Amino acid sequence: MSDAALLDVRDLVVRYGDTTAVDHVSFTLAPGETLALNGPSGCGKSSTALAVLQLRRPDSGEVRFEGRELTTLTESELRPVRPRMQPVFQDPYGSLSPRHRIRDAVAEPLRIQGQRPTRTQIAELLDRVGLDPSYGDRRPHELSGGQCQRVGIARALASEPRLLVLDEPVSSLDPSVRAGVLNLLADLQDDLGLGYLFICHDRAVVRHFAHRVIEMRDGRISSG
Ligand SMILES: Nc1ncnc2c1ncn2[C@@H]1O[C@H](COP(=O)(O)OP(=O)(O)OP(=O)(O)O)[C@@H](O)[C@H]1O
Repeated sequence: MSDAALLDVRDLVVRYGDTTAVDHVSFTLAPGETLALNGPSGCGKSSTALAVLQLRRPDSGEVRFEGRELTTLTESELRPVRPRMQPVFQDPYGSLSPRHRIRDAVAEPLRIQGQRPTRTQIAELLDRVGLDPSYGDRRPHELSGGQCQRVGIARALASEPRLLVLDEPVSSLDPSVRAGVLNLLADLQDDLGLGYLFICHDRAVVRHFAHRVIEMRDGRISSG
């Protein structure tokens, strides 16, 4: 593997019963790089993402993150690694509890790690994603889809990750809102040097946003 790789995935296999969702997939991702996984519905993009994040343990293969092999780690050994690789999912409302104020949603990942984030920290995170800190008092239904996705990004940033796994992060948003969220992600990458594994079925978005594209089909890489 290249020493410079943030993420080095080798021969990844994910099976659900008789279905091989990911079939010996390999790729690397450098710090500050956006690598897109593109392909039709059911080709294995989300399964790859879940296996990279170790939210679904792969059946075989290697996932090396910041030089450390993750597939052999126990859950407790993974705990300090998880904050450094954060997911952002498609459904911005579904990722947020309707009962919780935005402030608590942003604070939750830090609380899970045993931290007690201050109001200033939360305000800074909201500001970082282009939301006025007053949004901390609101609940998800008082926000638009784009604003909710910004909250999802703020939550992901809270634990100071190096890698964001973005699974169709703008697919449920209106085209006008989409550009704003993609611009935000690009700015954050420039400022923080984040690596993005960007899962998207929309070729136009992928071409515009990603540095490199891997095409997937039937669980395999077909080009890239
Ligand atoms: N939890 C599961 N149980 C059984 N089969 C699954 C499960 N999740 C995914 N699959 C199957 O694995 C294959 C790959 O699915 P996956 O969701 O990874 O593809 P995808 O490219 O992300 O698709 P989409 O764009 O529709 O989300 C599909 O055949 C799917 O039906």
